[in-house]
Amino acid sequence: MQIKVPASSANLGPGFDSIGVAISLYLTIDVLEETDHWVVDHDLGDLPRDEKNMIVASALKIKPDLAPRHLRVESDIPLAHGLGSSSSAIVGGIELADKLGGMHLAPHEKIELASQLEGHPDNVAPTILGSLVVVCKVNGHFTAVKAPVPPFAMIAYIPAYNLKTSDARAVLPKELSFKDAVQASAVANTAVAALFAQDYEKAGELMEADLFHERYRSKLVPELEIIRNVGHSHGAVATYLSGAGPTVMSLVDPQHISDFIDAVREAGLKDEIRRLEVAPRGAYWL
Ligand SMILES: Nc1ncnc2c1ncn2[C@@H]1O[C@H](COP(=O)(O)OP(=O)(O)O)[C@@H](O)[C@H]1O
Ligand SMILES: N[C@@H](CCOP(=O)(O)O)C(=O)O
Repeated sequence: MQIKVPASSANLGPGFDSIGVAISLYLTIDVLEETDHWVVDHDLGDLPRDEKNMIVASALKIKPDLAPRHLRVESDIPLAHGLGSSSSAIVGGIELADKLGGMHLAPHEKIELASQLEGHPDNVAPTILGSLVVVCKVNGHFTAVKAPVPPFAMIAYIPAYNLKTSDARAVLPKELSFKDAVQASAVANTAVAALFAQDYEKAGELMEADLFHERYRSKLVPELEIIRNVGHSHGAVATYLSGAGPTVMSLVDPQHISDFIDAVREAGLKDEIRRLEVAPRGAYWL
């Protein structure tokens, strides 16, 4: 048995903590034989190989009596790079608990559990549902709505350095004034309306007008402004900080991909560039 869990790219500009898109990088968990203690084989550096591994720890938080297994984990999601690796690990754990523990969780229950573990729903909701998702918590319950999939390539510029989500959240202000919060919400609301109307010219402009987080984080990720400027003259509809960064994501018209990538290189940015797509399907079993 195998679980495939997509990565995710959160925020899309002003959708801080409330919009995310599943993308075509995968965490793969092979569920092998029952054992007397949890064993996680992987090639992901220092991550734990026992029940402290985030996948297993997440499963045990929601199903403490789950029988131990041997797992083999592979992942092409870079860790601590703003592509939701922790959310994918948590969702993988929930899938384990759900199937092996016979829990029969509905998707909205998985979103609630995963959001409690992750602390925000914008990565876990698309990782569970697939595609582009807008999500919020009201009266203790999460409501998630799928949006149309934008018809663009997702071009990820993945800087070599790590940026832990907790560190990138630490630079955010504790409070926004009422006036600033109203303006930031107005931008976000109109961006969401444009995404649902599939008016990508307006959506792109508003995705680059975030007032919640990017202005505080851009000093941690100087590549954001450089790539955004390149995108304006080389076929990007929008460029935003993917999750907490440092990955910078650009939505690029398929016919301009080579031109865009060449221009990013000419701007002196030498780290990895991946051509990704929206993953239409959330976590699933094979
Ligand atoms: N496949 C995995 N197995 C176990 N733990 C993981 C896995 N992927 C990510 N993690 C955990 O999540 C952390 C990264 O989370 P975070 O800083 O939120 O960055 P990201 O943007 O990648 O989610 C890693 O340092 C590790 O502790
Ligand atoms: N809304 C969160 C999203 C964090 O995503 P990650 O992929 O960096 O974990 C934030 O911006 O802090």
